[in-house]
Amino acid sequence: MTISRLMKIKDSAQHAAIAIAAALGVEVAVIDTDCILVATSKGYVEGKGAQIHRPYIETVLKEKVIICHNPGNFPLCAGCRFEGNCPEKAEVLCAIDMDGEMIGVITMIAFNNEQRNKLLENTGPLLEFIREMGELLIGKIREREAMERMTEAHRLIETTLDSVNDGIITFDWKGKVTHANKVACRLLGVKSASLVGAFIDNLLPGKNLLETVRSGRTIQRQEYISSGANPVHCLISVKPIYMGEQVTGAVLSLSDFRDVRSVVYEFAGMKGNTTFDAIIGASEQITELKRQAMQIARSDSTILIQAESGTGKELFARAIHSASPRAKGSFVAINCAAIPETLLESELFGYEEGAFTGAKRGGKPGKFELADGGTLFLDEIGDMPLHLQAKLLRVLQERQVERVGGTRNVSIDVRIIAATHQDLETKVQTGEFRSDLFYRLNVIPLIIPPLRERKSDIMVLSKYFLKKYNQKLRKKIQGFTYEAAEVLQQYHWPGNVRELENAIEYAVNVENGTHISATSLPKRVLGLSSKPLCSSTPLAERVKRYELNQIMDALRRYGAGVSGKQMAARELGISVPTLYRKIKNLKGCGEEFIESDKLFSQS
Ligand SMILES: Nc1ncnc2c1ncn2[C@@H]1O[C@H](COP(=O)(O)OP(=O)(O)OP(=O)(O)O)[C@@H](O)[C@H]1O
Repeated sequence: MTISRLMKIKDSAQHAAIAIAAALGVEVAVIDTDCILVATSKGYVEGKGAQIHRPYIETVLKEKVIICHNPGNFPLCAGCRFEGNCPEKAEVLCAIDMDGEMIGVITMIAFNNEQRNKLLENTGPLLEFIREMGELLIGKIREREAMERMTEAHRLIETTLDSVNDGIITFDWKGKVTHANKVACRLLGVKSASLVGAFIDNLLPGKNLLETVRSGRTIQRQEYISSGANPVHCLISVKPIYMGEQVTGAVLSLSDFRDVRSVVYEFAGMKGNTTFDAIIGASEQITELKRQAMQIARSDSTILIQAESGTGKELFARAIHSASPRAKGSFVAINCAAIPETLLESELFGYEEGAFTGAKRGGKPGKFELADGGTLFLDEIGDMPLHLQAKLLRVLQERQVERVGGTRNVSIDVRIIAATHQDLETKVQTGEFRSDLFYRLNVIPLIIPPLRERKSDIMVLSKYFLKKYNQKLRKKIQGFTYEAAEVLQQYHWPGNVRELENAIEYAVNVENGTHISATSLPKRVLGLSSKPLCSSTPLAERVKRYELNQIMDALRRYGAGVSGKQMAARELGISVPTLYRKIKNLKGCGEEFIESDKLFSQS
């Protein structure tokens, strides 16, 4: 049952009842709409007790005023325990009207003749008096209800502020913090008690927040970094609070930089969602590699993936990230070979405002910072210049980055997966790659074999890509002809899976039949022009083509220059002149392809 409005101000009503009784010399009672006695003068309870005759009060609430000259024999007394025998001599009752709503009754009672005379001779002025007292009680109710509303609003604001993901701090005209929610305390690494009353420019030094606010300016999502015992990395916004024209304080909001980044990445689709299922292959090598990668995903150790281009280094890195405890963090990739040397440093480590001509206002975080809490994929690490290798090593050791042109260090928590198609050990020997960095990166080595060394994956991947491009190009090609499959398996795939995917995409585009035929494959793959292998191809020609493939493969790997040919000849176990002769002889059976192949024309 809800408590009545009059009952909520019971104490005030009691004071009023005693005061009226003393002033008027009659007994007084205040009764609420539930017919419960809220307050009385002493003589009332002594004379009548606390029980109220409900129909009597309900009638007063309807009629507003009732004057009773003969209590006990009054029509409304029917059913009362005092019916026909009431201790009262007279009673005047008046409803309390609060904005048209009757909230209770004030009654004046005479228990003796003296009181009766007073009551009945001065009914008009007495009624006026208790109406005034009623107004007084209404004032008290309004005051209490306003207080309740304020408390509720305050609680609502506080609960709202504590339930938002951002930190919220309010401060006054003098820069004194007046309120701080829980997130703000967490982000600044301080207890709520020590935040309230603190000076805002001491809490977030270097931003002149008070001056900004006093001049009526706002700050919109500016990065704030502070190092030290309590490193803070937030995005801050500040808005002045106005009272008329006057700024009276401000609201400061702080967003955790990691959360901001995480949201951006999620919406930009940069969250790692590549699983190991995306790595297609049935060969023993790839199956074992996936098992190994799944296992190492769980740790935080640095991984170095060494493999030829297009073998799936990035795919593996993404799958490892997604299967790691950092999956909720971001996966940030940077190709060290694709970025000009002059830009690579700032791309990796970020820069401060004014670090160089053209530097963005407010500076820019680097890939290390962007990958904080997640994984940084350093692709083509072998192409990183030596001076940056030194800086990278320092960052990996100290787990802190200093932006270009900056003086502060930002702590970072990043897992590194580096990748290269080069032989880093050889580069270490030739002094092109720092040995200390190599050992720091090569904690867990992963070597993905080239596609030609896992031939059983070729058709598995081909079928997978056929399905993919059938869907994309709305085609219904059912498979590969025997001939096409043989060509695909014989080709040496220098561009690995990437090249295979492109070849299948090409074939799906040009094929008009139910199966991909050899002639629909790119010429490069088809190799021996318009005469693909088939069951009727004579053995001699098959041998010739096999020899050509072996020679081309060696030349592609070593290069078609003089030294490349020398190394290829050594590997093939033939002399250089024999190699030249074979190339010349073989030209006859693969003219079209050989002419289009730059490797051969370079000799
Ligand atoms: N095992 C695989 N299953 C499915 N797709 C693969 C596989 N390996 C590679 N790919 C696909 O081949 C393409 C190249 O892969 P990725 O970029 O991961 O190779 P990479 O070794 O990092 O290449 P690069 O060294 O040139 O950067 C991508 O489209 C990738 O999805």
